[in-house]
Amino acid sequence: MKLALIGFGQAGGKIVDKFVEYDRRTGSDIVRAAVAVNTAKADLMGLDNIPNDQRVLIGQSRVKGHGVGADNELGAEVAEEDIDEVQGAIDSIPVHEVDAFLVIAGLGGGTGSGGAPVLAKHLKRIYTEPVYGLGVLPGSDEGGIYTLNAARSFQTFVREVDNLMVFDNDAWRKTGESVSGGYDEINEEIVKRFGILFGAGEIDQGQEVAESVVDSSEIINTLAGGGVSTVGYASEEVEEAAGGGGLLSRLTGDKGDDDLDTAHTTNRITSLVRKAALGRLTLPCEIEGSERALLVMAGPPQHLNRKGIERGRKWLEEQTGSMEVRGGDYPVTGSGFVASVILLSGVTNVPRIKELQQVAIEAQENIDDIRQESQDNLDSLISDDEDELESLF
Ligand SMILES: Nc1nc2c(ncn2[C@@H]2O[C@H](COP(=O)(O)OP(=O)(O)OP(=O)(O)O)[C@@H](O)[C@H]2O)c(=O)[nH]1
Repeated sequence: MKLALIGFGQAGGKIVDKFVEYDRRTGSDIVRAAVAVNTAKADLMGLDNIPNDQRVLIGQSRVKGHGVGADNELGAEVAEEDIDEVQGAIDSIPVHEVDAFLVIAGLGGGTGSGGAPVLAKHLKRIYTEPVYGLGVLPGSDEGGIYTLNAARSFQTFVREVDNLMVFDNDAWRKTGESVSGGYDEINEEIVKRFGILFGAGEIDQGQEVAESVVDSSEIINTLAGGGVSTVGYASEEVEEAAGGGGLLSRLTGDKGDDDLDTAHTTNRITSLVRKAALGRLTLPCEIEGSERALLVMAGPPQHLNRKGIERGRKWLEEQTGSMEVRGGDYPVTGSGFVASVILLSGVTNVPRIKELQQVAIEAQENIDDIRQESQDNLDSLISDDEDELESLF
């Protein structure tokens, strides 16, 4: 499906930038427009693939291009004050060619954390297209203020979007390595998962004679109803015979060079579905109780089959307990791998969010205590013991 991507803050901008690069490299054709919004000039200048006129610097009168320093209340204020400048960039997007907006931000900082929910609210008021969010949670080693920012932003962002897809940096931190060291790899992972998911809805029926191609309406319906979503992924390399599985061999039933064992193909698909659902999700959670799910099997057409996808879909139904599990293929000739991407929408059993909120509440209390204590300390420093001195005015 065709997306208008808007990255808010540094993380959001970098992820959108990578999305554009992925789109060009793979020919997925999902990025109809890409905008980056920031309060920090240097962050905008560091982007490679977003056109200059689609990079919007906001809050200049307040922070002079230096960022809001992890103050997400200020991030939200500045976004509200300068929403017209953001709208100016969006005005150049042919919205009638767009299936949905996707607003991307790291929730732990200031600009994206505060600004993304403000922008989502604004877009929803103006456009009829769905507005989705992709929110990145901070690593638990980033400290209390980041956790507090993320918990408050998460709550607000979910309310303002049609669906909030979440990626948890903490779950993707390599042991012994700080999360900031691995952002590039993490961003690749984000773009790969969401690129395949949204790319699936971009294949024209008949293009690859697919048996049951995922349509963009299936993605939209899975995300409809709101709430929080997570995405699973698993892949396996496959051999692809030159020209195998093309239109002619499909129509004639001639398997040609690629005399693929159907049982093997089916088993591979069902095993990839399990791996994707039970492996590392973008937001780790219990999959049981998910409201809706969508299974996308991507890969060379001769390695996809309806039986495998149907089995995988049934298995997902059992595991989630949901009656709304959709599934289909995303034929990609020459990819060299078969991948399973699972979108679980409306997840509610998410221990990570509860933990994040708990840490945020503690951080909030600590901050209040520290503020009170330092105010008391300052008072006792500047006033004399017997209160004999008078201030000038
Ligand atoms: N996945 C991912 N997360 C990032 C990246 N950069 C930052 N983050 C995360 O996003 C959070 C917010 O950071 P930024 O996006 O730099 O903050 P900002 O929105 O620009 O806000 P300020 O810098 O405070 O003005 C951090 O706490 C990190 O958890 C990135 O490239 N990839």
